[in-house]
Amino acid sequence: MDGIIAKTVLGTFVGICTILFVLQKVLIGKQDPREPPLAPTSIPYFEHAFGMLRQKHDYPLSIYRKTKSAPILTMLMPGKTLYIVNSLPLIQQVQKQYRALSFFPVAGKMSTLACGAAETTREIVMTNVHGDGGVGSVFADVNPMIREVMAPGATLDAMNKDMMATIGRALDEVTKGARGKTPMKLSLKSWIKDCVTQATTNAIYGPENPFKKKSIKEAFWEFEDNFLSVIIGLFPSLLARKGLAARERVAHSFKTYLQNDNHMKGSPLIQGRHRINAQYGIPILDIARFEVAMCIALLVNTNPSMFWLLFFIYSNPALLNDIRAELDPTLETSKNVDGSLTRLLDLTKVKSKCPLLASAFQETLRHRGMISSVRQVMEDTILDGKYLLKKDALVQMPARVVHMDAAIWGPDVEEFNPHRFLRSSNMKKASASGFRAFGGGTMLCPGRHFATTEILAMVAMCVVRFELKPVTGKWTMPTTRNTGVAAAVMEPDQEVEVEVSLRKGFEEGTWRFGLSESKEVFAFVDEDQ
Ligand code: HEM
Repeated sequence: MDGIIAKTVLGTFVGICTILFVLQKVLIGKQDPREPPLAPTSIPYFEHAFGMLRQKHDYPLSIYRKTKSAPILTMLMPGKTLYIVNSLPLIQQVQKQYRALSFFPVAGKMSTLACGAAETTREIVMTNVHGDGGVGSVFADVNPMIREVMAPGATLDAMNKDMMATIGRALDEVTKGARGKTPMKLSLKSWIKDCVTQATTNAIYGPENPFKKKSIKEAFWEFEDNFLSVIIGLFPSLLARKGLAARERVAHSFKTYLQNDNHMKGSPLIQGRHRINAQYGIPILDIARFEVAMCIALLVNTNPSMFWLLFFIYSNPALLNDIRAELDPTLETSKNVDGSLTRLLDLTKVKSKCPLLASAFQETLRHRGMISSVRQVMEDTILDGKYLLKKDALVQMPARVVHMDAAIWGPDVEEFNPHRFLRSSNMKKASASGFRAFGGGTMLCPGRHFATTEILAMVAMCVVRFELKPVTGKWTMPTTRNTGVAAAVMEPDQEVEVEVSLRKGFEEGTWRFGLSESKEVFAFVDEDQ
């Protein structure tokens, strides 16, 4: 009996999908032969939507492999056509046509939806997104401002120094714990999340940072955990209640922060964002809501990137030794008048003298990065002289397909190879444009220098000061099935409990960060080479 019911339900479902598929093709418009070929599907119409939900970042890769490396595909989804761009040269073409294939309408819709901005605010944000006719607009003004203040120079230095001060304090707490009589234990994933959240938001929001309150930090991560239900918006009071309540708590704490002019004690980033949003008439509660959305960009990717890099280094004793051999000579140790030691780790030296650490970081982002950049087709567009992309469709560029392409990275593409990006390696040339973890073109991540400094500061300090051992006796790689939809880097599902002890020969002394040559950057992407 159960079998008959199951077969009937399945049959009805397949029937509905087929009818919808036919209706879409007949009523809404036939596939133009110049459009990219259809992605293979056995249950038309809904299979891709389910695939995306179930397999997430691995779905485009599985389709790519099924089609034996199709450079571009059309995916018909309920209510939307998606063009999936797999080949690197085509991705570069998409990046060049950044007005016809635009990020801003997607970002505007997503950020206003995610943060719950009022309809009137949505209209302001979505008006003239490219700032045509010399008139200016929220996006056209905010975007270059962010790029300016996050570029190497004095403003970035100040933020980096604030961020490193918070990291330094968190690590001193660990040292204190490790000097105690009982072994010091840390939940690695949660501890990193806490450090990154505090260090990043202190640097951006200044002394009155709302995230100094534990309840706000927790509310933000609760919002991020429930992000999908918030943006889907289906039966919100039932399915998105937790996420919406958490978002409101964070938004209202930002509202109080802004009303009290506390942003004037914060970084140029928050000052600039407040100034431009207010100038276009966005009400204060919605400016506060936009900060909740901004915190997604600020926090969601740095956090797992730092986790994975620490995981990959500590779970590989040879790599740990080799990276220590690079880092130790950069340490400056001085004796104070009272005989105590001060140890200085200068990030500028780390940047120029630790290629293996830099390569391991870049490989971490290649291996764990899974951004699927989305663009909206603003007008019928011909890509690469042959593919028609129809107005209103969406274009997706899944980084994971490029990052897992053996033609670019070689036969060990699936492996984590910390040496892959060393200058001596043959990979160097292919890697610059094939490395998509920070996106590319006009939408290249403006936070990459800040995030890189934060991750490498934390990881380098840990590596020179601490031994980390998993309490289970074995490093077990967490799965990543629950990675959130807002993430560009896979998030670990399981906690990793570690025991921390002080590294032999480095038990004594007070530790400091240094950062002298601000213009020196880690050049991982084409644009920074
Ligand atoms: C490891 C950490 C990070 C990773 C992997 C990362 C990755 C990315 C990627 C892939 C994009 C391009 C999105 C697309 O093409 O659709 C992007 C854009 C962006 N990122 Fe990051 N990001 C990181 C950290 C940060 C930080 C710390 C900030 C803080 C300022 C930031 C701010 C932004 C912004 C504002 C954009 C949008 C670009 C625009 O509007 O022009 N990111 N990021």
